[in-house]
Amino acid sequence: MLPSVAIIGRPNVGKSTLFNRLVGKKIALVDDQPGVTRDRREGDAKLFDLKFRIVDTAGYEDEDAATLPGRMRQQTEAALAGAAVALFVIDGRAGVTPLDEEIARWLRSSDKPVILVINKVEGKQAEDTIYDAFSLGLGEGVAISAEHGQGMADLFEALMPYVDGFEEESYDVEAPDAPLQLAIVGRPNAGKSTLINKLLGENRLVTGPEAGITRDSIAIDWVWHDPNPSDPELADRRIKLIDTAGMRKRARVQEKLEKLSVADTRRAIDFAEVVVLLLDATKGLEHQDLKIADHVIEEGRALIIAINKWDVAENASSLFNGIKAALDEGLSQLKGVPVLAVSAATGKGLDQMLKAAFEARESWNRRVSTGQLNRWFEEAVAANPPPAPGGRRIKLRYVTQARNRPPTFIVFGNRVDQLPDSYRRYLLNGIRRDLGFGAVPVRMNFRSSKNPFATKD
Ligand SMILES: Nc1nc2c(ncn2[C@@H]2O[C@H](COP(=O)(O)OP(=O)(O)OP(=O)(O)O)[C@@H](O)[C@H]2O)c(=O)[nH]1
Ligand SMILES: Nc1nc2c(ncn2[C@@H]2O[C@H](COP(=O)(O)OP(=O)(O)OP(=O)(O)O)[C@@H](O)[C@H]2O)c(=O)[nH]1
Repeated sequence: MLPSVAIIGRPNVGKSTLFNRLVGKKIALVDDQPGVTRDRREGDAKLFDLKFRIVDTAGYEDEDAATLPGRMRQQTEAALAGAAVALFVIDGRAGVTPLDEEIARWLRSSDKPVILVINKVEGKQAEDTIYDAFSLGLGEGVAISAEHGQGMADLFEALMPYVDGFEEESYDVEAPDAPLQLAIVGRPNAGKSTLINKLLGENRLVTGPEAGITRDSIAIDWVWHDPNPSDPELADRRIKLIDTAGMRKRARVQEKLEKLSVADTRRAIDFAEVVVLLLDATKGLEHQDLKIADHVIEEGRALIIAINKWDVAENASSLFNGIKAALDEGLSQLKGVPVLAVSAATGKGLDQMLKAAFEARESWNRRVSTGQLNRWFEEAVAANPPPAPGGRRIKLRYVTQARNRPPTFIVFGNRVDQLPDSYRRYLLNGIRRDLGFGAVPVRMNFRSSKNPFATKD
């Protein structure tokens, strides 16, 4: 019998949409009107290679506000009874509501494991909810967009311990010797297959290809020997190379390729810690490259740009500088991203590329103590105080690192909504430059709050 997973949540948070995505068929009705899900619905769900039974609770239509919580509670209890784990869904756009808080209380008092799921996070508006959701007492939460299929790798990781039969190799992902989850992406013909063959061909320690992360997305485990390690203990470094379309294209029908490769690229990025974006030196930087780079940063992965086919590049140094300048003019988060020249054909630059990838992961994993962070912050604010719109100075009081992977900070102050973007960038760039975050995208949130420990205004 398949393990069962219950989807719990108040009306209109996107339970049916998530159900549909996991079951893969449009059998649940989805509507903008709260309460359109008529019945408790069950289906066989698949998330990558995890298989489980999913139960969507709902059917609260025509419910008046006074009786809704009571009815929901009954339903929730029925669904929970047979479930291995509950997915408690809240709406990232709407924020944490009193009913969410009430449901969280029931769930905390039941002895079922609960995974908090923050849905509708594809826009920026949901960021506040991700932090506010800590107050539900259910841990960090998995941010997803059920409608757009984002965050499914994170959901997979959260569900796996409860619904998966097989033993996954376990290690501390933040340890320096943990395998690096690396994806190599780029436009068709950039040289991905050639690069991967070169990397693996020179490393006889390949243990794959094997179904690592999922059946659909293959990870190749191998070991890179760092010829010049900073720490001799870290000379042989494990890498999980996450498959993209390029590795399997030979088996596929050509016309399907374009579509597949976009989805595969996205999935590879989803599973990666560090993404190498391969450019083609004979083509320069194209719009599609910037789109991929933008997506990598949006997803919070560390990015490295490698200009391939360097062996045949004409006018190499002006090409290199041109690409660097174009990146600097693009997304501000692309400033400082490592740009390297490589040749997949000759192998030139590949060791440096992998070294940069490990360094990027180190920054991506990095946590800075609140003390160190605030010493830096006081200096940064003193050196360049925030503006005083309408004669009243915006006060910034305190900064804390909310999480790593990717590094994410919260700045507390008053009237932070009036803080100009240029000032936000000043702080963001300062953190990256001064506190060892170097090349990785860093996220920064601004909250109005007198008390740094209060999460609400
Ligand atoms: N922007 C955005 N909208 C979403 C997302 N997921 C669901 N929605 C929308 O939210 C609305 C409600 O989704 P449903 O899946 O019907 O919500 P539900 O929780 O099943 O609602 P009930 O049936 O009332 O319990 C629909 O308009 C969906 O299109 C998402 O990830 N992003
Ligand atoms: N001169 C030179 N040619 C290269 C290099 N890397 C790849 N190529 C050539 O570029 C072409 C495309 O390389 P592939 O490795 O197939 O490119 P890909 O990115 O995997 O392509 P898709 O699978 O279609 O996305 C082939 O003709 C390669 O021989 C390089 O470093 N130097």
